[in-house]
Amino acid sequence: MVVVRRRNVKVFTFAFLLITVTSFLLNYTHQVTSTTWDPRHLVVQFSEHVQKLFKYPRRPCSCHTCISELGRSLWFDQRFNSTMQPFLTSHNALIPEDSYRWWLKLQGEKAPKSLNDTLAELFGVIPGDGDPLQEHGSDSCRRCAVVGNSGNLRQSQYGHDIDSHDFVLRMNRAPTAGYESDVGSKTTHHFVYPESYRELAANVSMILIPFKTLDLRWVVTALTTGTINFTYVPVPRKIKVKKEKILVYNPAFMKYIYENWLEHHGRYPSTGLLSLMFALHVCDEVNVYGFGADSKGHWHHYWENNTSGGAFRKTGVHDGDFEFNITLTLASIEKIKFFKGR
Ligand SMILES: CC(=O)N[C@H]1[C@H]([C@H](O)[C@H](O)CO)O[C@](OP(=O)(O)OC[C@H]2O[C@@H](n3ccc(N)nc3=O)[C@H](O)[C@@H]2O)(C(=O)O)C[C@@H]1O
Ligand SMILES: CC(=O)N[C@@H]1[C@@H](O[C@@H]2O[C@H](CO)[C@H](O)[C@H](O)[C@H]2O)[C@@H](O)[C@@H](CO)O[C@H]1O
Repeated sequence: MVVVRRRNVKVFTFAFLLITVTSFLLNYTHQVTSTTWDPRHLVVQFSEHVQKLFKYPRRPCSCHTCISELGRSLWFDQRFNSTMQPFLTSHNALIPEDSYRWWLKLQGEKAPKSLNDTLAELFGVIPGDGDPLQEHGSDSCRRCAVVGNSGNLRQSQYGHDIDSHDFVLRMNRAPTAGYESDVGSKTTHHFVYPESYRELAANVSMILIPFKTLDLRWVVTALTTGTINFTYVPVPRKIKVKKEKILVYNPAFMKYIYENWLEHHGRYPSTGLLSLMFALHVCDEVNVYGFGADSKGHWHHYWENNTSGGAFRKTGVHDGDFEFNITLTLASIEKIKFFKGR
């Protein structure tokens, strides 16, 4: 018995040394052009190589810097939680009880239908597979543009720049037609809720942000019976988007943003902050356009004169100033680039 065990230890040690030395030599010959076979030099290189492996684990992406790399800013590291899942899928459709209770209060639903039944119905209609956007490869660099709806995009001429990204995220009623030179024409993902829905081009993924159970039920009826046409305002009975293109924002991820990033400011995060945080978690590089209030602190739009742009300040639903500071801080620590417009 003891002999067999000793032999196993020897075989294991030999195999370990063989693999380590071979991998080192392979790596070494890739790195240097003129090889010196001085054994002392090799030993030094070998020990440096092992130290590096422990000090700097494999980089998560191939960009110059990757957002999810920690160790650059304590402020960021204390808030960013890479384990949080931005999408609700048929595989993770169990929302933790505390997140569910928090979420139920957002729009004070009086008698919500069972969430489990609603989700079962929803994922019976849409696939609920998640998004290939999330499949991170350490050999790729995902460049994302998050485009908010600010009037500061007017005459910005950012269109070409925005379209150069791999992923372009837009939100609510934002149009591109007629505004291409300022906002671009490419959209890969569009964030909406029933009250802000607009028809999307066939290749665009719709990300539903549910603020209440009724929003999840609305997706089902809007693709089938068309029975829901009112929430707190009129909403479209039917939508044309293909069910395969519909993704669902995770309420637990919303709560994470509210607690870790917003530090409980406002009643819940705005669509702009939800989109920006989503991008921080699924992209390697994030460039931000169309964020910034007008001189009165109102959220003016680039395509219309929206007179209710200051309503969020009166109701306190969002803390626009605190949100804007988060964006500016992210830019100051070089986690994102912020394009201020005009
Ligand atoms: C009257 C009202 O309720 N307005 C809200 C509207 C409205 O419901 C939709 O536009 C309908 O399509 O939606 C919101 O926001 P809204 O659709 O205006 O803008 C989306 C996000 O862009 C950023 N923004 C916008 C304008 C501006 N001048 N500066 C900005 O920084 C913000 O991050 C903002 O979140 C929303 O969903 O968040 C929040 C707004 O408060
Ligand atoms: C201006 C305001 O406070 N309106 C609220 C409305 O808020 C809006 O909700 C949207 C999602 O449905 C989205 O979050 C947008 O950014 C908010 O302005 C709702 O909370 C609504 C619920 O009944 O109450 C309105 O007064």
